[in-house]
Amino acid sequence: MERQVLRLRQAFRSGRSRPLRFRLQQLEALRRMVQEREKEILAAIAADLSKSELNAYSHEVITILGEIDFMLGNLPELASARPAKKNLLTMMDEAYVQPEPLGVVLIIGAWNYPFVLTMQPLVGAIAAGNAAIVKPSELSENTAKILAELLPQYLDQDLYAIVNGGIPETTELLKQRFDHILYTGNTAVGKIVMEAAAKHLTPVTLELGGKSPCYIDRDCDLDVACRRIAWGKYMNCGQTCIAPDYILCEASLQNQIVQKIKETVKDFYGENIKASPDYERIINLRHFKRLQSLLKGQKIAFGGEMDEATRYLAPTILTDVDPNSKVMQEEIFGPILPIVSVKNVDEAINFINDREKPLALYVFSRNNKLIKRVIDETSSGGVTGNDVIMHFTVNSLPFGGVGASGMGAYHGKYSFDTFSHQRPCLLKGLKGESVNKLRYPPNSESKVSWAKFFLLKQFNKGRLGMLLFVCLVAVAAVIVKDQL
Ligand SMILES: NC(=O)c1ccc[n+]([C@@H]2O[C@H](COP(=O)([O-])OP(=O)(O)OC[C@H]3O[C@@H](n4cnc5c(N)ncnc54)[C@H](O)[C@@H]3O)[C@@H](O)[C@H]2O)c1
Ligand SMILES: CCCCCCCCCCCCCCCC=O
Repeated sequence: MERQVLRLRQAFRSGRSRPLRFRLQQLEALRRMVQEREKEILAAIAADLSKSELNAYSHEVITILGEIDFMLGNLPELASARPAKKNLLTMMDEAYVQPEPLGVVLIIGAWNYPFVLTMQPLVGAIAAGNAAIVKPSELSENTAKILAELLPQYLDQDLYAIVNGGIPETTELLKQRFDHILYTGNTAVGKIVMEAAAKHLTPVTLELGGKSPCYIDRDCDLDVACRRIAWGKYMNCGQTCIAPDYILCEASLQNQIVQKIKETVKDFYGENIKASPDYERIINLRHFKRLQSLLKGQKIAFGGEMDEATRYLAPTILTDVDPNSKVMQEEIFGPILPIVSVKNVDEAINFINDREKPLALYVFSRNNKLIKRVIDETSSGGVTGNDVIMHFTVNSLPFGGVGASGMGAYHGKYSFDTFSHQRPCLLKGLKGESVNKLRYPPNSESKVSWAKFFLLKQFNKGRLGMLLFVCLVAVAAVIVKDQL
């Protein structure tokens, strides 16, 4: 591992990853990889997640192509120096912020969207001019394998590397010094990553998870709300970081919600859900059994069917759920949708605020003021009003968590900024030394007064008069000079 990181650091030190032309060329090569090897990529994702290739495309590949296109179109602007506002003391100088690459970055991906969660950060790392190591999840082994096979064929092998493996390999990697780590995964491992990074003072972006609440107001189009919730909840068999984890609503709405979600599931997946190419499976037996245990003692209003051999778990709804039950104590990350009753929006807000800050928050209502109130009185990584998941698809919105659901953000320009150092630059000339006497010792009341004037724009009449006089003299001198 050490040798691998050293090799990338030497390649970064060569400066090869910094020129804009090089970065664009690497991003174009990555786009070519996605297009030319689409079938193999889709097959790998499909095998990992028991997913149709159509869903693999719309859930993952399309996002990466969109991200690359964004960077190809915006990188010249993102990477350019940004002029900065000056003060009176530096009025004659050049002040700007120069984005610069951090160095060698580490990207650790998760299994549930194995292509997006490794390639989307990589796009940002390349765009910002870094070298990068990508460590895909060992649970999505087919995607991990195809990435290790394809990336070296398209990208600069000295600057971008794939390291495959599980906990031992990742633990070894985390002993190395990186200039930024973007980790995607569960909160417990997020703490391990942060602890390892702290040893090198390495900044981290932690893309974690949590229980994303979905409040349904009584003033709402339940048909639309339930259709959208069902889509986001049961996509990828519920294994989505920002899936609506549970519903909060008044008890009187519960039965309608169950019925409408039931109808939607039939629309989406047909009578025989198990045979639907659009309904995925649970990633492994460990998660299957974990989800099975969440059903114990619960009132199953819909679904609940399961087949351990194929790790099939039907779209499931639980009603009258006790907030203290197991299913409400951990991120579900599966196709189980508990409904918890609250008396009103006040109680819903308190319910949300009594728990860890979630990665996403969803509110369904015809009353926009109510939606804004819930947003104003709660906190979450992100929000979608009257829908679910879709804020993830808008790359002008930073995607990330807050509190236990994560720190930092990426997507679009936010990926570029995450993998850049915003370097402040002030370039002065060697003339005008007389003004500098104001900051040189010995200090004095007068110098402090001038400093207040120049830096705090605190005018006193005497200073202002003197300044105006000096300006008038300068103007007069120019006029006289012109007349001669
Ligand atoms: N915020 C996001 O963008 C996002 C996206 C996807 C998933 N998630 C969250 O991730 C979680 C699901 O992912 P997961 O954790 O099951 O994925 P996972 O098991 O794939 O683990 C994630 C990564 O951490 C590594 N890892 C696991 N245990 C480790 C250890 N002890 N030491 C070092 N590295 C270790 C794995 O090798 C993998 O690369 C959920 O909480 C979900 O909400 C968040
Ligand atoms: C024609 C409309 C197509 C809309 C496609 C929407 C795709 C949503 C993809 C969601 C991916 C979510 C990944 C979240 C990462 C955490 O698990």
